[in-house]
Amino acid sequence: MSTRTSWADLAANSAAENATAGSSSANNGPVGTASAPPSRSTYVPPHLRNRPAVSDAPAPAYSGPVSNNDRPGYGGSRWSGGPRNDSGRSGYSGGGGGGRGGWGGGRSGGWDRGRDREVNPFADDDVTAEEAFTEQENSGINFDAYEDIPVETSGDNVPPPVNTFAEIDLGDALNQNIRRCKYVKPTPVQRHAIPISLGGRDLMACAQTGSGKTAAFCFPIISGIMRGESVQRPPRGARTVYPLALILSPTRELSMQIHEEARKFSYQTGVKVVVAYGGAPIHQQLRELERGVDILVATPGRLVDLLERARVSLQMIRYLALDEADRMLDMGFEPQIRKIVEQMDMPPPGERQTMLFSATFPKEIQRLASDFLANYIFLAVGRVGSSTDLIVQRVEFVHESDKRSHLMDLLHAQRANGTQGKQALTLVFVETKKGADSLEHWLCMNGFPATTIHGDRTQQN
Ligand SMILES: Nc1ncnc2c1ncn2[C@@H]1O[C@H](COP(=O)(O)OP(=O)(O)OP(=O)(O)O)[C@@H](O)[C@H]1O
Repeated sequence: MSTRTSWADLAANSAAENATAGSSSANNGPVGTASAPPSRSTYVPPHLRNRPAVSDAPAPAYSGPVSNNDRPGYGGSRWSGGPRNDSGRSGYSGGGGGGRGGWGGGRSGGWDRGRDREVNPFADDDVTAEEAFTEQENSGINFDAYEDIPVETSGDNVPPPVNTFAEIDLGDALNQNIRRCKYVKPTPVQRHAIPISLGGRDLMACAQTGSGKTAAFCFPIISGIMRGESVQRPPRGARTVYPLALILSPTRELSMQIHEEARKFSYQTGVKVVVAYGGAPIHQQLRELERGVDILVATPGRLVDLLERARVSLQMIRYLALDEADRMLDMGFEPQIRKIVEQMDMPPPGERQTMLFSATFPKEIQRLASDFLANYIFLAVGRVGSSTDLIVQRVEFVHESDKRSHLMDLLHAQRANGTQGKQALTLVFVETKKGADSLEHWLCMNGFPATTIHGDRTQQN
């Protein structure tokens, strides 16, 4: 069965074909329980977003029941709308600001591991939850453009999309964090994906980068963990941890970004998020894991390492999300991904809930979908595999020696045109660190303040 949104007729394109392809292989049996690019005029780069004029007032401390830290295993009762408080894992003693939970003196960064206290990830933000509703502009998302984005869904009994977050029962704590994030209304992928996942269905979603995928898979996971029955985690080894959700992503940067967002979404919910990625010492990550983990965000290579060391078990996984799956395959991660999902101790499709996100839907991803998902719903937001209509791409050939003067012409033209009084931002990719430093200096000298970001430093002028 295929349903179309009223304006999806615009999409007489590959999305429709792919949607059909997705549904044709969607018959693997029952499941268990549970783009629009930034607006040019409103875009604020991540490092400048939400800079404080005034610090966000601390959220009221959780006044629900006190944490129940008996472990191993969960000891709490079914979630009843407040933050979950059954910690139940080795070293984990947070719990929604109740009991020992609390504020970490305005530091950002999730849990203050040393004292097992949760620190406020919104500490650097400048707007209170109430003000957030008037601050749509800060989101960096052009919601007007969404009206033109084609959406396709296919599969059995597709839950209807929602138009507001209020229509979804995500729980008070998560709703509060959505307000703190200044999300006023859901993006198209969120409108469709969240009800599907909350309905306990597996999901294959094609959506472009920047479409709000992170919240689309994090909200149902966090909400599901908060509502979930207490789980008894088996005593495999004192140092083995048993996450309930796994989010796989291709790169260290994306994993860090997802972790950062997920920590905000799960603030004061008692749900703990830990990240593990390659290219960084493993010992620090092991220490973080030992303090307990509900949601593990990981790159495939590092996770295989952790599994082989028996420091992580996937036995208790209830939610699996794969972000940018096509990119993971392009990077050669298929063997690691298959090992993680199919050859370790993770519950099979149908016993866990799986969400597979990809910008494109080639044969390899279709195979992953039919191997990893059960009775899934296919969702395509935007034209699958295409670039967005809101970005004009132009290739210009210039002589090596003319590059800088050409760049200067472009910058002057941009300053002169179409910025409507707002500061226009330009991203310039440079081959080497030295070249980046030199270009930054040259741009500043020519009246264009620049910031250089590279491996050795991040500097703002
Ligand atoms: N409903 C919303 N309202 C306002 N802003 C939002 C909303 N959803 C997401 N955003 C913001 O939009 C930006 C892009 O979202 P996000 O990073 O989740 O996209 P993505 O599709 O996961 O992109 P990527 O592929 O880069 O991870 C982020 O800054 C996020 O905080």
